[in-house]
Amino acid sequence: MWDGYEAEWDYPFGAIRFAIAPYVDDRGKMSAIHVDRITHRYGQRTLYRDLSFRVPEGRVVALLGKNGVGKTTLIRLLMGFLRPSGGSCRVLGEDAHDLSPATRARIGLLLEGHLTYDFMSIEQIERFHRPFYPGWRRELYYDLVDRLGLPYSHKIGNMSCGQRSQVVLGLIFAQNPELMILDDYSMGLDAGYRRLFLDYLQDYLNQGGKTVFVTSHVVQDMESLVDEVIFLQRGGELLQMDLADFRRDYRCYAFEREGTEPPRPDALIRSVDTHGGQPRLYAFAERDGVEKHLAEHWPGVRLGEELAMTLEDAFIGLTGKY
Ligand SMILES: Nc1ncnc2c1ncn2[C@@H]1O[C@H](COP(=O)(O)OP(=O)(O)OP(=O)(O)O)[C@@H](O)[C@H]1O
Repeated sequence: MWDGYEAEWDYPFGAIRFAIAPYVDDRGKMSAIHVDRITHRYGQRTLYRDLSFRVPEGRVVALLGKNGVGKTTLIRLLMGFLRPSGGSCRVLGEDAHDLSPATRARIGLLLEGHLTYDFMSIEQIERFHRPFYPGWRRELYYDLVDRLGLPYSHKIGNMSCGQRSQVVLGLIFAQNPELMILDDYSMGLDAGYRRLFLDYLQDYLNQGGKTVFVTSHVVQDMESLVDEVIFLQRGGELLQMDLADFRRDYRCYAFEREGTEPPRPDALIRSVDTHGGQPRLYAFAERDGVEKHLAEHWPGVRLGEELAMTLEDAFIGLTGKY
């Protein structure tokens, strides 16, 4: 729903009334990102059709999906680098394809970890970025890059992949944006730095009112960080849930079968796999419901114990191993 307010501006030729309409969701929260029925094609290939979701302001939302489902493409669409074949995206209230410089300055973007100004040094790149952002926090940048143990004259082009990622993340934290869009922030970072990054991100969030939209292949890192998850499947199927609800409702059960076929995914069984020789099935259902369903549709299949899952287990149980 659009829930804006009206304003009136006086012009020499008379007053004009108009509605200013920020997008809010059903819970009355403003959407920092609103993707509305987008379709995207590369040539003849349709990546997604009528994809819709929202990232409410003040939330941390992870976009998770297997290689090649279109996460980076989605971020390119959000930043207006690509135009969707259909539908629209709005970011901080503006059309993604027509973002003003002022709005871009409110967005901290990490796109596949790459720095374009390789010829600059650690010091030069900070000086270059600083004037674009009114709330620049220089100390945060140097706090992070000091940990590299490199002289400030060291060129970006002569850094390792992980070191470059550290510089880019330092620049984004210094920018102190309202909205962070982080595409695979973990690229090349070692475990210690990833932990450090998460600490910085927590400090950033503690300021309040910040929104983060993040993709990552290190699903486990998301557990302590995010409020909501969006699972994007091949073919564009999308599932968005509060992380707490997903962790509570998505279950994994061992099973055994007596000479019958193994169960296949259906209206209740989300997926079936084998891990360490143990067949397992996954469902958004409690034990009673699954047992009843098996008795009705898959006789001969006997439900075993419910298995504990990490977020990564649950992710694989939802999207499949390959
Ligand atoms: N410019 C392009 N032209 C044609 N196809 C493209 C183009 N860019 C990406 N693709 C294809 O679109 C699909 C989605 O790519 P994208 O990079 O968005 O995936 P991803 O989910 O970010 O993957 P990963 O997790 O591996 O980074 C892939 O199959 C990719 O090969």
